[in-house]
Amino acid sequence: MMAKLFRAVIMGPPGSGKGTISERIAQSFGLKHLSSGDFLRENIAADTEAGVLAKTYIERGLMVPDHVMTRLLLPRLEEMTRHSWLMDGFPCTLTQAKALNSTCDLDLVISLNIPYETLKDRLSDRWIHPGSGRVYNMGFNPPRVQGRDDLSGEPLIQHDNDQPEALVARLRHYKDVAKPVIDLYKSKGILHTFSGTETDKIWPYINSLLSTKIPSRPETDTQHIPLP
Ligand SMILES: Nc1ncnc2c1ncn2[C@H]1C[C@H](O)[C@@H](COP(=O)(O)OP(=O)(O)OP(=O)(O)O)O1
Ligand SMILES: Nc1nc2c(ncn2[C@@H]2O[C@H](COP(=O)(O)OP(=O)(O)O)[C@@H](O)[C@H]2O)c(=O)[nH]1
Repeated sequence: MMAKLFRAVIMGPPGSGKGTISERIAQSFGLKHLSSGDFLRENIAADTEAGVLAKTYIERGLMVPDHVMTRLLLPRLEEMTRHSWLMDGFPCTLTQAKALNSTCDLDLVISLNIPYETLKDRLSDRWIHPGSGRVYNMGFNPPRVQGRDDLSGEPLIQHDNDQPEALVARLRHYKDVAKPVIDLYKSKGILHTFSGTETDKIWPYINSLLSTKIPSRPETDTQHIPLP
């Protein structure tokens, strides 16, 4: 018998570790890691109508408008009716949260609360493989070969908007748009907030929370694979 499906969202400011923690959750609990940034990049690469539109915003370091995000993501989620998933990067506005609400019932929302200085240090050292969205940090999880993606060997890049000058504005914007979303999930009783400066210290708390909510790997019914 297939276990109950499980749907979760992870929220947090840029650099809070959403991508890093999502990968750990996906590995440990067998949820599919869905990332709004990855969906956008796929659509841009495939030259879809929404991708072409989204590109004009992303190139300027801007958020993609709500109607483009919902047009892009909701049909993909509707195709996932038989899967458990964890969504990273969506919703990030109240309009997006309401649109998501009309498509599915979320079981849980993880919100990461990380101090500004920590975000600044991490992002100034974040390197990205543009083709896949794989993320490295020269101190925390460096690539095996400096400046190169572990799987493809292709060059890694840094984003201008990860630099401290751009970060203040991005964080202010995140706080403004995320607050009503966080309030909405709090009022639904599904919000869980984790604070700290190190992913490795936050992770055990997230892991044990999810262990109480997902008794076995949802689609395979096998045991959890504990992380090192
Ligand atoms: N839910 C969303 N609404 C609007 N724009 C979005 C959303 N998700 C992603 N974007 C936009 C903002 C970014 O310019 C671009 C890439 O997103 P993403 O890969 O999440 O990288 P990012 O580095 O800007 O965010 P983060 O630092 O939080 O991981 O897409
Ligand atoms: N030093 C350090 N870097 C971290 C930690 N957790 C994540 N990172 C790095 O910080 C950057 C931001 O993490 P990411 O998962 O991309 O965050 P997101 O923007 O919220 O998706 C990446 O370069 C990660 O490798 C940590 O505990 N310590």
